[in-house]
Amino acid sequence: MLTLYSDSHRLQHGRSELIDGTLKPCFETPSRADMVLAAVRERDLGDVIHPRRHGLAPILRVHDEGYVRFLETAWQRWTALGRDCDALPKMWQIRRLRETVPEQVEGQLCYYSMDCGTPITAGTWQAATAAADAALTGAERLIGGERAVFALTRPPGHHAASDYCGGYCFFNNAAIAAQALRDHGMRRVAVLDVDYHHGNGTQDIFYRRSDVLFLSIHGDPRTEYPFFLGHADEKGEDEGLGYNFNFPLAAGSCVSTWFFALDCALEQIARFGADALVVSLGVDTFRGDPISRFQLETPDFTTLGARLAGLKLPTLFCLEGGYAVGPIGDNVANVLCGFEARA
Ligand SMILES: NCCCNCCCCCC(O)(O)C(F)(F)F
Ligand SMILES: [Zn+2]
Repeated sequence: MLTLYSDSHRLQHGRSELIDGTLKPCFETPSRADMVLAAVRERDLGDVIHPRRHGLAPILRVHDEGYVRFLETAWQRWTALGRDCDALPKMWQIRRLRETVPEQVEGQLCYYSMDCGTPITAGTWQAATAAADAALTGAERLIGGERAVFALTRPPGHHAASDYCGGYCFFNNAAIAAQALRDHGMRRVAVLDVDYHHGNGTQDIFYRRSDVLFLSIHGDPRTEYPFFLGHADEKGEDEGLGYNFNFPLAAGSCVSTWFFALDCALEQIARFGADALVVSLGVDTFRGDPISRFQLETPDFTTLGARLAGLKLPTLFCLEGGYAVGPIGDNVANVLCGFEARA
């Protein structure tokens, strides 16, 4: 299996995020990608290549132009205020406040952010565009006939909606890839999100569409981040009604419960008649994950890969979360090797 990887991910390295009332070092660190890359190489999964540059057009097929321009200029405008700390919002446009876009960068940072855990830094733009290029190059390879490709995307993407960043995400790599697959002839694309956290951004992007099926297995938003999307009754709207499936599971759910939800999701993908599958591959479902509460063990990720191969679809894996840095390489590589063994 081919891996797309850019060293530019290293340019995204926030200093801190607000967790449980205090600023703590970011969990989403460059070392995560280093460990995954090392495991991919150690397991001899296949070639590792640098993504092709795709420019902004395919990103703008998913993301709002005002948001993209904000991301492109935020750091320069932030430092022009005399600041050199990470750019983090200090409030949100909450219920019944005006939904107008502020002119100044500080207000726009609040308008275009979902949380205060997603610092914009000097290298964010370059890192985020490189991650999108990895996903797009992966989609391009599927269009060209590859059966399966791994985009080692960092920063992750599934919390980013068309016009906001959050949850360590800036560009929705999986959604950008799914749209590119649609733009290059795949009639029906399924996006399966197996990260511990609900892919609110991906759901939001495709919620009113029937050409992209979105499914997510995640910690129940009644207690788990991102709290405000991901309930089972969210089934799509308008054209998209019936093309959105959420499988919220109680924190602490056992492995068999998780795999039962996976089998339900795979059944829906088969019924949809997908031409391609994009997997938002987060491995924070791991029992040892520091910020998540599922119970998968490292061998379970091999089982996950094998189950996904059973769909017999051209498949693009986009890396999302996973914060147990020691085991992350094995957990991700197990999915990919489990897939290959059954493909
Ligand atoms: N007490 C827990 C605080 C949680 N704070 C934010 C969690 C963000 C999760 C990000 C992710 O893992 O979903 C992604 F895949 F996007 F990286
Ligand atoms: Zn996650």
